[in-house]
Amino acid sequence: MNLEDYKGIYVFIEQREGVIQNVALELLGQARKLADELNDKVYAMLLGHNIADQAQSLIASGADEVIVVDAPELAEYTTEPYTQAICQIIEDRKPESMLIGATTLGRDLGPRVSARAATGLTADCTKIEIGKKGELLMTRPAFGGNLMATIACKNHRPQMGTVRPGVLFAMDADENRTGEVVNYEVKFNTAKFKVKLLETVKKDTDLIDITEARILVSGGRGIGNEEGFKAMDGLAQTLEAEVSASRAMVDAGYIGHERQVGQTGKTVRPDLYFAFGISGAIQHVAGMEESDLIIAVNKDKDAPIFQVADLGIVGDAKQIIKKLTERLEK
Ligand SMILES: Cc1cc2nc3c(=O)[nH]c(=O)nc-3n(C[C@H](O)[C@H](O)[C@H](O)COP(=O)(O)OP(=O)(O)OC[C@H]3O[C@@H](n4cnc5c(N)ncnc54)[C@H](O)[C@@H]3O)c2cc1C
Repeated sequence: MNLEDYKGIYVFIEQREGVIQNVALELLGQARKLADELNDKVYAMLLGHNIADQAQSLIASGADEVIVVDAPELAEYTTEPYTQAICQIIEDRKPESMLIGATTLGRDLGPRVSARAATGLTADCTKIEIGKKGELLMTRPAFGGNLMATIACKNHRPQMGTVRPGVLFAMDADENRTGEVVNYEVKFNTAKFKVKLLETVKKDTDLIDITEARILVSGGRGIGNEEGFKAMDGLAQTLEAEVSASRAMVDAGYIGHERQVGQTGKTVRPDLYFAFGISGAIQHVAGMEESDLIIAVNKDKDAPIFQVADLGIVGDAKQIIKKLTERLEK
């Protein structure tokens, strides 16, 4: 492998039912910054069926070139067709780096592509930077979040990473940006398609994505019990917000893991984050400190959550939730 032959930062654009997912725009935003640092280009790989009309929006969000692979085989995500398409792009175009969202889909696709392309993959990154030699430095929590490991892919290309949704920033779309849209044809080896998608069933939990919520009402051990969560639900409904929680409440079985905020949960960045009865452990704060406005309620005035809060209220969370809901309803 001659590393000099490999150029460009390629971003896998995840779309579901034709809707481009936020994580793809976050990856594009970061790829743009890295490419500017390296004096290189950003390539968006848009795979699907009847999705070409989305290409221009990707240029506005940072891509220099959009590689559109439009094929009926790609209408719904299954591993093999998507892997074949990306591996052909790798073989043909020789990307230096490739970023994929660490979503359910990306966590399936990334490893398969990297194995087939005989390169490495750093999974579930929380930070992507450029090293002294222009190499990609990919940082991810290791050993259950007790250690941050920075990993480089020295001898193989592309340097691949899956990145957690919500940790990088999309750039403000600039409609004046110009770029190229290229239609790319893939020759599928259908003999290798071993899985046929018969039906897609949506689970309720799939509909909840706390990373997309503009307002989050989050509860911790200080909320106490189910009654506390019911009160939080009421406040959330008044505010048209989503409910989320600390790991303590997830572990206690009050709420599902899909609503956990923090290092081993989701990284969120809402406009407004309420932390009710959450102490502010480092593993929790890591998942919410980038929120625009943080309002924390805790009965302990020395609770660490107040160090990241914009507004801190020392008091009983349950009483404050009740009063706040009543006042907002009025
Ligand atoms: C490897 C690892 C990964 C982890 N990942 C995560 C993660 O992703 N997310 C996460 O959240 N945690 C995570 N944790 C756990 C984390 O360290 C904390 O244990 C957890 O966040 C504590 O949850 P809590 O704040 O709800 O509870 P506590 O720390 O018990 O805090 C409860 C708070 O409520 C306050 N309180 C009590 N009663 C009231 C009341 N009536 N009104 C107002 N305030 C009240 C108390 O003063 C206290 O500050 C992880 C830990 C490890 C080791």
